[in-house]
Amino acid sequence: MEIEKHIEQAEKIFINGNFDSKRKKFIKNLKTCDLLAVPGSGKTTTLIAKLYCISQNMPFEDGSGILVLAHTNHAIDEIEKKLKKHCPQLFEYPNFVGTIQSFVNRFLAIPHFTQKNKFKFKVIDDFEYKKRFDFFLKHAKDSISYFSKRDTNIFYKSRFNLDVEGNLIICNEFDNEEIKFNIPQKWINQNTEIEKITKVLDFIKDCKTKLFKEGLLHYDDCYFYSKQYLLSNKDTKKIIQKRFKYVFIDEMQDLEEYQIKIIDDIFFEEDSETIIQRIGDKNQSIYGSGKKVKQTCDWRTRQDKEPLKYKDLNIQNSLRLSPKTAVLVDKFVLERLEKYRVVGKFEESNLYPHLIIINRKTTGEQIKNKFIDLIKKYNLQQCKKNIDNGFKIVSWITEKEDENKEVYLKKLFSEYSKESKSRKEDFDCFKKYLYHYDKEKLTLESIRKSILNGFTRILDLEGIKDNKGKRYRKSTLMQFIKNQGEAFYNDFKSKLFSWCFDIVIRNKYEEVFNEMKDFISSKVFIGQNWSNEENYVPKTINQSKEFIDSEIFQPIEIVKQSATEKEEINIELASVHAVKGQTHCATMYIESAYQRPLYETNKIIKRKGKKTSNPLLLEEHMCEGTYDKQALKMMYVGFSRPTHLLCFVVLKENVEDCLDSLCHSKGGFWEVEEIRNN
Ligand SMILES: Nc1ncnc2c1ncn2[C@@H]1O[C@H](COP(=O)(O)OP(=O)(O)OP(=O)(O)O)[C@@H](O)[C@H]1O
Repeated sequence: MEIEKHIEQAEKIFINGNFDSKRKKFIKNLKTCDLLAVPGSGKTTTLIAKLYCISQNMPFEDGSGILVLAHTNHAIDEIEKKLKKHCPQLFEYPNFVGTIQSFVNRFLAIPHFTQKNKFKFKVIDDFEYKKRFDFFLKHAKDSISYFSKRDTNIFYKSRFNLDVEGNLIICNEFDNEEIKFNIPQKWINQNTEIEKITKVLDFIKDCKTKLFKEGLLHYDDCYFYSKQYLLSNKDTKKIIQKRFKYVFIDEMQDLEEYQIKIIDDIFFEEDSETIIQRIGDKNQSIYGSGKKVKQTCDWRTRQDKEPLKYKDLNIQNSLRLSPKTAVLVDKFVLERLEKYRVVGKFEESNLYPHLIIINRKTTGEQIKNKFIDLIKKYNLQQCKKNIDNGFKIVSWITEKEDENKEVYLKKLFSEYSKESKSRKEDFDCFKKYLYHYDKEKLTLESIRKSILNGFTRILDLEGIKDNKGKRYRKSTLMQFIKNQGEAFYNDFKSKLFSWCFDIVIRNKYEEVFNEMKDFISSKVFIGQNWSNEENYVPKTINQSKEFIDSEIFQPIEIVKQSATEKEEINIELASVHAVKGQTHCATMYIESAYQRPLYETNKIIKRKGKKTSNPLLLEEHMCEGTYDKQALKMMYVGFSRPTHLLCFVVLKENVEDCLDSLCHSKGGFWEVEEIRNN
């Protein structure tokens, strides 16, 4: 394979500079290995450049392809956004670029489920799953309801799994290594009779079986099906190995144990020829279920497991962080592996991190104004990096179920919740679907969803139903398109991608709108045999004509926005989770209340006997408890986003004791500013 000769072109396209020798070495490396690197070291950028070089060698002579996986849709969108226009072949058969979940669904769970049960299924998320279980519980016998009130989680968290002998069991901790059904301690303490517990288990099994029969699978159930598939079809592994000669996994730190295991089960075998490269940063593993952040990272590197056979690669210098920001970020490293140090190589900023002191009366507006003042003070709105990267205010906790007196993003900025709540899925004319997607998400995912919602609305208005007589949804629409064959499906996906791209990146709303109108009225859309009718006569647009053509919506809002945007500084609000992997020009991190101790500073500033440790004072952390470690990782991710300016907003009461020593003019490392009440 020729890699080297394409690197120069990749440099021109992706970094407008040169890769140093370490990064070049990784690009050229085609052996199974793991790469661990600090935030902003260019993990994703280097991987993208590598994929570009590899894809210049496609198609491979043996007909195989490459598999590119990541944990989140955000990461996949990012890869697609940067690469698809330069090497569309990478997104076509025999290659596959997607999340681990989509890979597992597509190559293992769906084939197995449909083969076994002869009908299609839908993967559902936690929210819908809980809704279904709520329904079952509402109609359950009193004895079951009694237990459900004592420990609700056990009902929602149950999954089907296989025990070591391959028998179907129920467990409430989805984990491939250890299969358990943990009876809540309080049931045991209260001497609950075993028959009662068995009844609860039977009830759960019953509900899950009902869900299966309806074709509804929880995300995790797909892994169970995949395991079953691999066990019962020995050839499957070999076929998948042959199809994918190279596997690349980005964001490796966020994978769960069972996800890591299934990939290794398939590809990492003695006689497998597949090359697997896994890339990540263990200290950035902030995913868990819901708001929870995993305490430890499940990823054990090849070197961890087989030090004599494998050597992990690592990169310590961050091309995003300035030396000052990097010094601080380095103190938030939870797990300091050998040689792991965050070193800032971005030389265009020399600003100290800013500590913004607030009190319980400080308003969101005051905080935002302070941020804008600082951006203007340092002239960051003129900074060329800002064009791509922008300014963001982030927080760990964005919303709380019960309004309370503590600090979190929505409380400070009501527009944060207003925006997400007012996000509608249905509009009265097609054009609105193109303009009113969720712009908070900087990926193509929300515009994609919005366009698909617009399409299903058209089918609905035309009275077109799916083969079960139901209104088309995004998923059934995509399934229908997939059923029309690989070429048709790929063509549709590629159209969809370029529409999304042209809207989000190029703001070509009207061009895309006109192109889509032609598409909708053509035989490849409305002319399809949507309801699988015999003697089908292709339809034309009829009932939805007005909806599609309607000009009742004039996008004044957007035009107005872009005119004023030039003068005003646009600040986006987001959760720390949502900005993982991003690069900003300036980031303002606001501490927020969650668990106890409440705030990030309460969690990470430690006193043990006479010893104290405060990473904000550049002292080594002493975080040992689950919550402290979670906070440290959230701050590590949040603090490592900006190229130029990092602001950390804290409640005065939380740092009062060390306020003086934090200030850089008094030996500390922060530019300290207080927002006082008028
Ligand atoms: N070789 C390079 N030369 C110059 N700039 C680079 C290079 N690689 C990456 N960058 C820039 O550095 C920033 C961070 O890159 P990237 O997002 O790829 O890092 P990362 O290691 O994946 O980050 P994170 O750990 O936060 O996910 C981006 O602005 C990117 O354009």
